[in-house]
Amino acid sequence: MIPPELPVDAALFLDFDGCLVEIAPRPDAITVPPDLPGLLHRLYHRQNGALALISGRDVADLRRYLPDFPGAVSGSHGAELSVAGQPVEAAHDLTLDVAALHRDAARLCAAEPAILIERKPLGVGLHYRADPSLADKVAAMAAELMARYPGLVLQPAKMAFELRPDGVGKDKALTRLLSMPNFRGRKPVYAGDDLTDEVAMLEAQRQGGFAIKIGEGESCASYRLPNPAALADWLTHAVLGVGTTI
Ligand SMILES: O=P(O)(O)OC[C@H]1O[C@H](O[C@H]2O[C@H](CO)[C@@H](O)[C@H](O)[C@H]2O)[C@H](O)[C@@H](O)[C@@H]1O
Repeated sequence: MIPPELPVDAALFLDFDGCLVEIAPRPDAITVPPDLPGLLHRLYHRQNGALALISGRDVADLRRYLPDFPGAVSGSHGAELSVAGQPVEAAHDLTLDVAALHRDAARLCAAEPAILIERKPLGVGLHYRADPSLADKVAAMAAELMARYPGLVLQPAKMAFELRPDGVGKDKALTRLLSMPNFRGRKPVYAGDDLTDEVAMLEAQRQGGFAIKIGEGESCASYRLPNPAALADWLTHAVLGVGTTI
């Protein structure tokens, strides 16, 4: 079902990969649509500052792609938060030898060059998009790494298994942001495409807002749009229209 118009008094939460940008063969091969930064600026003003990105990527990585993004940024699956251009705040209590984790991941995957290792500041991503037949093998490797590094949990993603800090999540990021000045008292609207987004979609709906699933696949979201271009159209319609309230 197509979502209703974005209410002007909503707090808007947007996922990044597969939602604002199309999925690409590798994490570093994405293309930011040329109109996206301007659209996000206009949305930020329309929603009176109640706009955030909530992504599995880390904040620094997101800022490389969207350097002038004016809203709040939650990264690393909710483990990092950066608001109003302030330095990144940790929303986790993980103690991790991340260099050792990345070395172990490289050793484990050495025999399978098709596996792409994404070195993340609070974990690691093992991507098998280049050879989907490796899915089970990669799942087993990720489970082995998880057993070696307490405090990390397995996060299945699109053609990847990630290890991320335990006890964090996009639902918690959404709730935390909703308690902050720009967002307080607003109904959450969440758009995302992946398994990691489902908890946040559920939370948005539980808190009286709504959620939009981008693309195919099962989802708890009440609304759906087929791809990032359709989401961009829906958002563009919001910034061009007069606007409703929840
Ligand atoms: O929460 P998101 O913003 O959706 O980020 C989730 C993960 O997205 C990235 O991986 C996915 O997108 C890549 C680029 O399109 C694709 O090559 C990969 O197969 C997907 O799993 C990113 O690399 C991860 O760090 C994010 O956690």
